[in-house]
Amino acid sequence: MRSVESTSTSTLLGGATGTGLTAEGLTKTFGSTTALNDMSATFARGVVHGLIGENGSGKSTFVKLVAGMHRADAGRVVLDGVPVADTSGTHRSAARIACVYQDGSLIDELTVAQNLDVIVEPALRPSAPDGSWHRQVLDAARLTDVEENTRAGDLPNNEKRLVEIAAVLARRPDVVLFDESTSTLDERGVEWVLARMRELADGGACVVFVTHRLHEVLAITSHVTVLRDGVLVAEVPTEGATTEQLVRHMAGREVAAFTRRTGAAPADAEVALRAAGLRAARCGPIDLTVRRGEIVGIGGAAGNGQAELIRALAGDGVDAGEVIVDGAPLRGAGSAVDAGTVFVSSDRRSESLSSLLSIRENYTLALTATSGRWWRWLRRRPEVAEADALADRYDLARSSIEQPVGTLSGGNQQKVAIGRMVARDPKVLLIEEPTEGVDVRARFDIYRSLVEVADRGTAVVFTSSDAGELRLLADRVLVLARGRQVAELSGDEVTEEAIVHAFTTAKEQQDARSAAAVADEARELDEKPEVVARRRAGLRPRRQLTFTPATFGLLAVLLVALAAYGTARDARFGTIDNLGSIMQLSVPLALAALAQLPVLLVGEIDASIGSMMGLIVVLLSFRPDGSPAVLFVLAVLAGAVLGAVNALLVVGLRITAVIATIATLGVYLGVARILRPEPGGLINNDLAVLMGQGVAYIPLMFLVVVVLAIAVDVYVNTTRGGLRSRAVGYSALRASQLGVPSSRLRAAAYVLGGAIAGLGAVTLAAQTGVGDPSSGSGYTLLSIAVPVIGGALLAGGRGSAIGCVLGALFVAEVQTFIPFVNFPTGGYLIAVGVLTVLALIVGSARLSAWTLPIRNIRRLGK
Ligand SMILES: Nc1ncnc2c1ncn2[C@@H]1O[C@H](COP(=O)(O)OP(=O)(O)OP(=O)(O)O)[C@@H](O)[C@H]1O
Repeated sequence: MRSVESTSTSTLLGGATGTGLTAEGLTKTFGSTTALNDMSATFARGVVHGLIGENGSGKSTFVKLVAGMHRADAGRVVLDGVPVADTSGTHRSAARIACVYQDGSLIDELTVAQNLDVIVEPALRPSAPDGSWHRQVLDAARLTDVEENTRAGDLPNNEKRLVEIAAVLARRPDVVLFDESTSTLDERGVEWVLARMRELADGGACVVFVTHRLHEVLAITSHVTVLRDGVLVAEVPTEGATTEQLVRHMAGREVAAFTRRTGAAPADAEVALRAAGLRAARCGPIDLTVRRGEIVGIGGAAGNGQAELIRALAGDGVDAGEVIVDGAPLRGAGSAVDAGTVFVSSDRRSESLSSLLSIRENYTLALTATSGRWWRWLRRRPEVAEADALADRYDLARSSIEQPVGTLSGGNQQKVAIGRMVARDPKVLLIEEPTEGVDVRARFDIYRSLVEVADRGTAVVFTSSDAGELRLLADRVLVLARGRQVAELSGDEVTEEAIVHAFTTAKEQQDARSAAAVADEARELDEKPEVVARRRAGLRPRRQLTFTPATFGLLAVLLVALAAYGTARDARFGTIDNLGSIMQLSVPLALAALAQLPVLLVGEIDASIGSMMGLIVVLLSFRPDGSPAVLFVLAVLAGAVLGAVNALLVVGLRITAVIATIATLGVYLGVARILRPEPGGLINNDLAVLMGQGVAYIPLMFLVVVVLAIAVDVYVNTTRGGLRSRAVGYSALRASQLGVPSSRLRAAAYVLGGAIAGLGAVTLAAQTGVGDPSSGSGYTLLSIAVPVIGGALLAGGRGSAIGCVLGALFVAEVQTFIPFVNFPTGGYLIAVGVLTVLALIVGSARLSAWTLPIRNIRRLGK
């Protein structure tokens, strides 16, 4: 079997020549912030370059300019003398420019294999005799325990990062930028990534390594480029350089080192936090006692239950045992906040901060969350002063205190996340990876503030993959291996060697024990040891569908139950003729829903589908003659043009989808009313005749719709294009980072939706018979409700065309049922509303993810 590593190396060795990557006068501003100022530098081939600088100095901006995620205000990026086109994904793919971004790019909702499918172009995939190239890529990154069908979001952070790096390497990149790629990894992971960097460089690639871990810079790079406030301030050869020199270049002055605190909390201090027999996924049972003023670190090889343990201490995901804060047992994450516990997650983008709120609002939210009444006015002046003081305390690189937190650099976001919680003086402070992505100076500031808060009596517990950090900061260190505590070190015992030794020896012993157990089980069951090992790791293959089968089941039951009930009430309801007319009625509805589906899949909503259909019906009423085929083509083309208008507004002009399409809803309706102020004109009768045709009582158009729906579902679930569209729906930003042309796919969804709406308009026109401008009005709500009833998620990424057809059938059935039982006709709209809500509840298999923003606020307090 050919290994991925050897493939990439040999190709590079054969191919790459040239001067490398050059930045020529690159400048990028964001409002009043100059993130990068006239940067000119060359990153030659064949060596690893370090790019360092304090938080907010412009490193990620440079990476994003090279990757095409930002457009430069001035200057250009040149590769081997050839300019790299601004924001052109294709050009970058062709030049094999790849990035591993600071905050990760994998789409959590997709499986590992699906993420690999999105990232690695078919032509670059390693050829595996049994077709298991995913396995090959994972094994090359020593990720033998990671199952291809696991949701990426279910992987521990370090494994997620390694999967991403393995995928990027599998693309055999010629230029690779690693932005803080080792910050979530333990020694073993770091060692693997650094070795790959060296291999890539040896093969002639251009490798740029952006990091705050200066010892890694000194270990792997041959040249270091230093940025300060967006300006290139130094380019130095690594040989002979020291950490102190690099820090001086970065800060522009001497930086006082942090020294470990000596007087730890007295042994008789009050107990603030106690865990007894605590179990959570992948960890436990753990017993732990932390006293007031104590700083306890949790270490071990990454992904050994540290993240689960710290969350369990915050009352999240506890399977068994109890956590007691100040003598009172916790009941869930909400009660932890009430008890004075605060938790800072390492996932700052979606968990620890409110990205759209300003720096000031993020601070105020944390500081006032547990005090005062909700009707109290915010007192602006003290609020600003407090926020300014906190920002200064951590030397936050910002344009103003009103800057949205999401636009701060990664490390500065971390400073806000920790600073605001430290300022609350909590009883217990739980922090996951406190200095991930933070520069040396800020790292020391964060250490000092944690020591200060501990000195004031807070019990601090933190996880860290960095043994050096555990040594510097913790009074006591618990080392975990496979979720169990394997060592407890305190005082002078806390050294990097002791920590690493504790988890490596424990792991070796456990590996030996579990390898023997796996071999025994495999022998007994006659299975491959790898299969047994993965099963024992609790990793079960899970197939990702674009719909929830439960929704289909519910719809099928409702369809049959209503048919049975209707027939029992009135035998005419169950006649073949009536069932045929229900199918007939469902056709325009199903097409309206199918028109919405592509837009929903990419995570947006088109509110104009109904009025688009109404306008096309009116247009058709001006052509009462001619061949139906021509009318079909014209309607589809008209729909595509109207869809393109929506695409222009939403994608081209970046207007929020709902707002843009509500505007076009009005415009399309207005144009239809101008063309036909009153219903009038005749629809070509041949269309009605065509609609009336059927095969064995099933209307012909209904069959066409079913075939179309099957084709759409097959496309969405089995092709790369379908997968890429769903990736955009889950996160357009991450999809772009993976190299997916998000904007193009979003635009295509609107155009395709318009074309399908055109088709729906023809069937609607055939049913109405006249050019009625309001004929499409009823479809505005239904075009959104029916896909949801059929299992689509408004959040994007999921939905089924067959579900749309089933949903439309059910809505048409309800609509037909109402007159049979003499209910008011509006009753069916109420039924549709109730069903939509029901479908949303059933369909949201990951309901917990939806409540995440609410849980974040709860973490801060009620
Ligand atoms: N989209 C944006 N909108 C506004 N300001 C931005 C945006 N992106 C970056 N900035 C600002 O540009 C500056 C440089 O940010 P950048 O992310 O490049 O820094 P960095 O050196 O990568 O920092 P870190 O080490 O913390 O990741 C920062 O002041 C940041 O606030």
